[in-house]
Amino acid sequence: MAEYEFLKGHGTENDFVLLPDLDGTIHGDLSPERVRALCDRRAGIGGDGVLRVLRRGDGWFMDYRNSDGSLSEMCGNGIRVFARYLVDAGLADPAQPIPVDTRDGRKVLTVDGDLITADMGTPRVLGESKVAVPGHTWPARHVDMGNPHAVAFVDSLDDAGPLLDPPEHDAATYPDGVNVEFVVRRGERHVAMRVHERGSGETRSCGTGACAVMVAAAVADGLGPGSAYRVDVPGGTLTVTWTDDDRVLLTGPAVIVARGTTSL
Ligand SMILES: N[C@H](CCC[C@H](N)C(=O)O)C(=O)O
Repeated sequence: MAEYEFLKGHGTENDFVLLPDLDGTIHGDLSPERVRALCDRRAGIGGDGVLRVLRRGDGWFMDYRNSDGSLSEMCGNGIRVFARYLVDAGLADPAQPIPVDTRDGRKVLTVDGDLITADMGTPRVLGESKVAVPGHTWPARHVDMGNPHAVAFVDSLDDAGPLLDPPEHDAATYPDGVNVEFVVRRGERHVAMRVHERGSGETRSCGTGACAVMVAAAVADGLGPGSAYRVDVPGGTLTVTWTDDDRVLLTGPAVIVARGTTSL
């Protein structure tokens, strides 16, 4: 296997292997096996997922894969790292909005120094089901951010336990699996969360999950569009804004920590 370029980056410690493949001739079908090998934290580079950078028309396509090799529609932390790469590589002007196509349609990124804001589009606030870990069951609000989320409000984040396995959830509600967030209140319009991600396990942060958490908290608080929350994650802090015209903006850091070559 030939050597090829990779970069390593993270957004609030949700970390990714980024693969420039602008004309799509390097990585072919990018098999689940290769994604797992790249994300392996011992035998590989290590990451919660892979961000493959493809040109699409006059713009870009973010080909996101979870660390188990599965596909997802969107990745809120990953798309900020994706935009940081484009700017650092001179492929995008940080003074202009950066459109990026995803499996959940086009998102627009804006860069403000160390912080990048992703317009995540309109949230879908759906029904309630239940999630469970050994010894605990909670009601969970179903919020769709292009990918599925189950948001459970808990007394303590420790109640979620070690989160070594996917929390039990309603397969009929989530036929393709689900990202499960556990949330505690920290103050007015300020929450903290843990997450067990579909396809990656517990991560230090989840951007789409932070958006789902904010929307669920705002609804529970009798708020809605026109509000903003601080969302603390184990890997840092994100700001989520629900705009008056019913879009969710996710603001946070995005850091490239390394670049190199690999033959994985
Ligand atoms: N595991 C998620 C995709 C990555 C989401 C997360 N890393 C984010 O920042 O949004 C899923 O299968 O829907």
